[in-house]
This record gives sequence, C-alpha cells and structure tokens, in this order.
Amino acid sequence: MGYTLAVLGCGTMGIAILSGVLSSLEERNSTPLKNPNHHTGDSEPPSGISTPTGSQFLNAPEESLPSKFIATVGREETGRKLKKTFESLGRFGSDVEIRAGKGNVNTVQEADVILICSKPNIAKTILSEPGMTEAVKGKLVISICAGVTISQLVSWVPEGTTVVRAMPNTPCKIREGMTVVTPLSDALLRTLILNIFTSCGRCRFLDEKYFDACTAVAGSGPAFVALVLEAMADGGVMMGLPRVEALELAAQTLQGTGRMALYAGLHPAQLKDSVTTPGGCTIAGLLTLEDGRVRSTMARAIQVATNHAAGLGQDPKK
Ligand SMILES: NC(=O)C1=CN([C@@H]2O[C@H](COP(=O)(O)OP(=O)(O)OC[C@H]3O[C@@H](n4cnc5c(N)ncnc54)[C@H](OP(=O)(O)O)[C@@H]3O)[C@@H](O)[C@H]2O)C=CC1
Ligand SMILES: O=C(O)[C@@H]1CCC=N1
Repeated sequence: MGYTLAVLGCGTMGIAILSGVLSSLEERNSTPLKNPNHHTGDSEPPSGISTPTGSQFLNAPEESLPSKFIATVGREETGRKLKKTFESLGRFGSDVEIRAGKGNVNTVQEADVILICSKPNIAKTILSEPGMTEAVKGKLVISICAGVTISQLVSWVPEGTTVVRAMPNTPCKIREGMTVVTPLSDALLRTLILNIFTSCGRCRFLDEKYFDACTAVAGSGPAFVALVLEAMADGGVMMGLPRVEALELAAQTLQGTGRMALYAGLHPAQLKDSVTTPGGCTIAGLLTLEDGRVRSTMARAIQVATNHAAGLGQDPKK
C-alpha cells in the first residue's frame, strides 16, 4: 500500500522531482530489476528496513514510492500548463492531480508527505493558510526552499509534525540530481525520503549548518556549470566547429570528467595532470585560464551564492 505525496508550489523544481519519481515508477513498472541509476551517496537505506509502519505508511515494500500525487500551483494558467507537462510523461504522469489557486489545505489533508517547492518567501504564507495547522499535524514536511531554516519551519507547523530540509537540483528531472537532506532520527522516514530522492539521482544526509553551501554548490551549480559548458562550446564555434557538435563535445566532456571523479575516484588534480602533456596544448590553455583567475572566480561565486542563500526566506527588515 502506497502513500500520497503533495507537492505544494509545483514549478521548475517540483516538476523536476516529480519527473524523476514518475519515470522511476515507470521504469520499475516495466522491469523487475532494481534501477541501475539508483545512487545513494553514502546514505544507503539501512538493510532490513522496509518503509514506515506508522498509521500513515502501512506495509509499504522497501522500494516503495508514493502511489498518489497531488501538485498545487498559484495560477489557473500555470495549472493548465502543468497538466500538459505531466501528461507528456506517460501513464504515471497522467495520474498527477493538479490544483491551482486555493488547493493547498485540501491537498495537505489528503496527503501523507508534503513537499514544499514554492519560492522561499511563499512557504510561510502556505503554512499559515486557515486550516493548514489541522491538515499538516503529524505529517512529514520536506521543504526545498533555499534559506528557510528548520527553526522557521518548525515555528510554522504544529507540534508533532516532522520537518526536514532538502536541497535538490534541476538534474533531478533526468534522474541525475544531487539532493542533500537534513538528518532525522526516524529510520523509517529516512528510508522513505531516500526512496523519493534516490529515484531522482543521488541523495545524502548532511547537517543543516552546511545547507547554504550545498545550495550554492549543488542547487545553483547547474547554472555555473552551464556557463562553463556554453563558454567551451563558444570557443569551439570560434575555431570553426559547428554549434551542435561543439555543444555535444563540451557536454559529454563535462559529463565524462564528472563521472571519472565520481566513479573512478580521481582527484581533479589527477584528472587535469593526466591530460596535460609537457609542452602541449592543454597546459597552454590551462595557463590562460589561470591568468583569467577562473579557479578563484568560481570558488568566489560559490562563496557569494552561499552567503546570499542564507538571506533567502528571511525577513529583509531584520
Ligand atoms: N530552481 C532551482 O534550481 C532550485 C530551486 N530550489 C528552491 O525551490 C523552490 C522553488 O523554486 P523554482 O521551482 O525555481 O520556483 P518556480 O517559480 O518555478 O515555482 C514556484 C511555484 O509555486 C507556485 N505558487 C506560487 N504561489 C503559490 C501558492 N500560494 N500555493 C501554491 N503554489 C504557489 C507557482 O505557481 P504560479 O507561477 O502560478 O504562481 C510556481 O508554480 C525555491 O524555494 C528555491 O529556493 C532549490 C533547489 C534548486
Ligand atoms: O537561485 C536560487 O535561489 C535557487 C536556489 C538554488 C537554485 N536556485
């Protein structure tokens, strides 16, 4: 028996996470084998644990994912677009119920797990809607809102409600995401959360004190990497490569290098040195990058984004 997942504020990230979960369900439905893309970082679910056995999550199998999905948005027009988006995702996508306008409280009433994917400044508004306190009591709330702290979230929900923060990223959409979740002691809920986010890519637990840095590196990271990707392709185009091929070469090169770091366990310095023939073209290019202070610029961008993330969802008057 499954459970119901509510995605409140289902925009870019809500769609990305639901797409990952839905295509995982689609894959599991078509093959009995375990999903090979099912990464867990160092956070494998404890063996022998199935899923929560509390009143809300009866007898779900170990690999269980939600069986019912409800997504809310602000405007009717957004709702219509969202319906089309999910319909294009096949059988499971068509099962997502979309509610626009005033559907948050009803949705939470009907759900077991609530994923808050709204803009950071809307989270409090949603959790303060009339009737929300009663609807959310005792449930699991997962907020992906950058900068919104657990202590803020706890102050907006009634006692007995479990609150965690998660920081996913846009590649969740193709099940290559990276999600960091704040630790929680309940092993059954940990498993449930891992099941959701490992169906979208990698997932690991990290203390909240690291969340602003995680937001910068993994949450904002796709934008930073896309800038590098575009610049590499532009350079290729400048030197006569057709645009499509230049982009393919650059994207596959970034992916391949990332996978060597992840799966072959190679340090970036080893990866760099192994390409760099003495007197060759790579060192010539590298020195130009060093002259342009690309390394410190990227590191400073993470620093600035981290500091900025800390202020999101906070009262600007304070
Ligand atoms: N974008 C990213 O890469 C990442 C974002 N995040 C975090 O995820 C959150 C969402 O970001 P993102 O997906 O980019 O934002 P989007 O603007 O794409 O999505 C927000 C959604 O919330 C809806 N919404 C607005 N008001 C309400 C309401 N009162 N009730 C229900 N839904 C409402 C909007 O609908 P409508 O447009 O109709 O108002 C929209 O669909 C943010 O908190 C951000 O910090 C975290 C990691 C990565
Ligand atoms: O830019 C932002 O604030 C959000 C958080 C991480 C990615 N996008």
